[in-house]
Order: sequence, then structure tokens, then C-alpha cells
Amino acid sequence: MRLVNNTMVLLPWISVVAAVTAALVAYVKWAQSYWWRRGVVQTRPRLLGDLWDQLMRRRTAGDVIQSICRKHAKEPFVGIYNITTPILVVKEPELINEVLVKNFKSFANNETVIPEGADRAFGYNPFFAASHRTGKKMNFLPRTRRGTRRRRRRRRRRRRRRRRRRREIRSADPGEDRWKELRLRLSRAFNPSRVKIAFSDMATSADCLAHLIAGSEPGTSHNGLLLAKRYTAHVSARVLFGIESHSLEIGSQPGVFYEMGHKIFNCDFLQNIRLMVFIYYRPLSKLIGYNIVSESIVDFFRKLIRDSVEYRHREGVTREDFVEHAAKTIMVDGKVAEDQLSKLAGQAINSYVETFETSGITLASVLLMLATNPAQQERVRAELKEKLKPGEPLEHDAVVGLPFLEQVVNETMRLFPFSDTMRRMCTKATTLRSAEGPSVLVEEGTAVYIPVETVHRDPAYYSHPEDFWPDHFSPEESEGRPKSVYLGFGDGPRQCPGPSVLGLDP
Ligand code: HEM
Repeated sequence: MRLVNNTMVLLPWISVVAAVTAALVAYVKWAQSYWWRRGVVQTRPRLLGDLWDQLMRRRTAGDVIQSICRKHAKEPFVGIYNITTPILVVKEPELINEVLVKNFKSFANNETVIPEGADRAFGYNPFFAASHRTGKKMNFLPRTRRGTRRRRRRRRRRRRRRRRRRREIRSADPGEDRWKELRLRLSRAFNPSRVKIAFSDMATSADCLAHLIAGSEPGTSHNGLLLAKRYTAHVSARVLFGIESHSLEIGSQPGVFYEMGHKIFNCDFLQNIRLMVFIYYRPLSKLIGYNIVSESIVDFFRKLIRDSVEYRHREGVTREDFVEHAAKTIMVDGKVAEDQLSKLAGQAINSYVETFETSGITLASVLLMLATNPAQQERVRAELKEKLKPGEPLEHDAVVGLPFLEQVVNETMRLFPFSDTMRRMCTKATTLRSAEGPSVLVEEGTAVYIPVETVHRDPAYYSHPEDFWPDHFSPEESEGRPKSVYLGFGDGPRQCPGPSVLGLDP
């Protein structure tokens, strides 16, 4: 009797929970039919979308998207969902070129934009900076005629969603071309004389690395990733700050520069949560704050800049590098202007990250590929022996003239691209038309993903897609291959400036 009474009391609550759950599921399923409603082939997402495995860190985004693309091999684009947010994955090379290069105006931003000053480090990185927007009001969809009450309600909901999306983009975008300004600053910082000094620093660091390896006990095995990152930490400290970091000294620990670089990407629990929120639910980032890089790292760089600027001012030392640029900005009447220091620390962290992490991982991958492919390693050695004179200092021109080594680096980045998925944001509504297939109207505020790993391993463009085969980049094999199917450094106006600042052809 009591059991029946209890059930009667709970029944309304159970009904409410069941109704709310049903409504929620119905909403999610409706939202996840966005592409289907527009006639675009889409996945059959789970309740939490297609990128759930990436969120749970079970698989990389590149891997998840590659599986989806292979399932829909014939489609020029596929619709997927991050929970309920629609994303368009563009696979056809001509359309990739359209998104990255030809129609840059419509895809001018990366998916993630951090407003200036919102993050103490990444708010100063061109990658996260918004580019110019036209400011015109967009007509997202063709106007439909008067319909039933249900249709009108749907249209109203759609309009509300669009307004929300516009607001989101505008609040992240200060309205000016901040991206252009940051790119310009970067290219000015790396003028030819600056690159010459940087190259001699790299050569000195390479000598230190060679000494470290030669000085180890016979039979010692080295961790390739650790060695590569100790090298890039050494180079970055010299090139950017003119400091001898000791990260390549025999028998010593990797040093504080290595530790700092490591800490930026291996953040603590709280920073990890901020990072997850930042990637998956950005509106919340505005509430809890971006600041993905921890305060202790910013403090380290703040102190480094202050001490270096003061030291150089005291001793009359000049050297064309980041510290010199900092000194021009923050030295006022022989004193450091503290209010500018945090901004410069943010810029320093970005410059450090760009050299330490990307180049370190790429170098480690090259070492791994050469170690596991002795025949290709032999070809690299033969080229080095032929072109470089033993005992002579390493020269920029000599290194640039090593075509097989370049093929090896390109092939490594084909198999292990630093960015396995490039993520752009539609900044101006546009229609993407595939050569022979369907078209899609991409609305402002829709994320467009380029599946780099998928195109890099497409047998239509690479004869040995899953193997390490540097001849993929020989002049004969490269001939006729569409440019957009190799994206080691990206493409278009937002392409990585790294190779060009070093005088290389990206
Ligand atoms: C092997 C080393 C490197 C690799 C593999 C690499 C890779 C990349 C990739 C894939 C992108 C995205 C490009 C796009 O969205 O189209 C990028 C962007 C960028 N890279 Fe690199 N990079 C490397 C080294 C460097 C270096 C040394 C610098 C410093 C000069 C640098 C500065 C940047 C910047 C500032 C961006 C953002 C560009 C923008 O959005 O305008 N990178 N990099």
C-alpha cells in the first residue's frame, strides 16, 4: 500500500523529467538535422555529436574526421556536428582552395578568435586574431513566403539563432583588421639581417646538439622528442632573447626554457578545464576567462624581459632580437614601463611557442622517420656529404639547397601534419559549388573544417599514401598535383609565415 502511495507521489516528477528529457532529445535531434534540411550529406551523430571521442581524448580530431570522410568518400563536403553546432567538412581540392585562398574574404577568421587582451598570451597571436569584416548585414537564406504558423515559428527561431551567432562573432571581433596588423609586425620583426643572425644561432645550437650526442656514453639511447625540443628550446632562447639556455649541456637537465615550453602545453587541471571550455563551449570562456597559459609562465617571461632590457641598457649591449624590440617599447627615461610588460610577455610567449613546439615536434618526427627508414636515411646522408663541407660553418644558402632533405621534411609533415584539421570560420555568407556535384550555402558563423590528414593520405594524390615515401615530393611526382592537397604549413593569406621568414619556399 505504502509503495503504491510513494509511486503516486513521484509520478508527476517522473513525468516532468521524462517530458524534459524527451524535449531535450527532440531539440538535439532537430538541431542535428541542420545539414540534412539543406540537402547536404551528413553523418548520423550521437547525442553529443561527432567529435565526442576527441573531447574525451580517445582519438584525435584528424582521426575522427578521417573516418567520416572515408565513409563519404565520393562527397565533396560532409556535414558534421560538435554537439549541436553544425560544421562543414570540405574535401574537394578546388573547394579547399576556395576556402583557404580564393574566397578568403568569406573565410577570413580561424574558428577560434580571442579578442585582444582577453588572454594574457594567445590574445596576441595572429592565429587567434580576427581579420577584416565587411560589416554588411547578410541575408543568410533566401526569403520564404508566408507559411503556416508552425513554419513562421521555425523562421523566428532561426532568426534568433542567426542574431545570436552574429552577436558572438561581433563580440569576438573588434571590427578592425587586427590580424593584418599582427602579421605585419611579424614580417617586420623577421627582416633579412635578422634572419641571418637567427640562422647563425641555429647553426651554433646544432653544434651543441652534435656535442651532446657525441659526448654521451657509447650505447646510450636518446629520447628523440626530448632531444628535438631541447634543441628548439636552445635555438629559441638564443634567437629571441640572446640567452644561452644550457638546455643542450651534456649531463645537465633540459633547463628552464625547456620546462617553460613544456608547461605551456601540459597545463594543470584548472588550465585543462579552461582549454576544454575554450575548444568546446566558447561563450562560457568569456565568463570564466580565457587565460589558458598559467600566471607563473607569464611571470617568467615578464621577469625575463625586464631583466634583459635593464641589463642591455646598463651594459650598452645591442642585438637585433625580441629583447631589442621590447626595449624600444618599454624603456621610458631609462626605466621599464611596467604597464607594457604584460603585453610584451604575451607576445614573447607566442614567439617562443611558435618556434619551440611546432619545430620541435616536426624535427622529432623527421628523426623518427629516418631512424625507421634506413634506406632514406642513407640518401639524406649522401646528400649532406656531397653538399656540405666538413668543418665549415653551416650556411643558410647551403641548407636551402638540399632538395632531398626538403622532400624528407615535407613527407614527414604529410604523414604527421602539425595541424591535422584546419578550422576556418565563415565571415561572409557564400555558396560553395563543387565542380560536378552539389552546392551548399554556408552561413556566416558556420565553421568549415579542412581535413588535412585525410587529403594528405588520399591515394588519388599520393602513390604510397600510408608509407614514408619522400619521392612523393620529387619534381616528377609533384607535377600536376593540386596545391591544396599538401597543407603542411596551411595555405592562403593565413599560411604559416615560418618558412618564408626563414627565406624558404613553403
Ligand atoms: C616546422 C615548423 C612549423 C610548422 C609545421 C607550422 C605549421 C603551421 C600551420 C599548419 C599553421 C596554420 C596555417 C593556416 O591556417 O593556413 C601555422 C600558422 C602560424 N604559424 Fe606556423 N609552423 C611552424 C613554424 C612556425 C614558426 C617558426 C613561426 C614563427 C615565425 C610560425 C608562426 C605561425 C603563425 C604566426 C601562424 C598563424 C598565421 C595566421 O593565422 O595568420 N610558425 N603554422
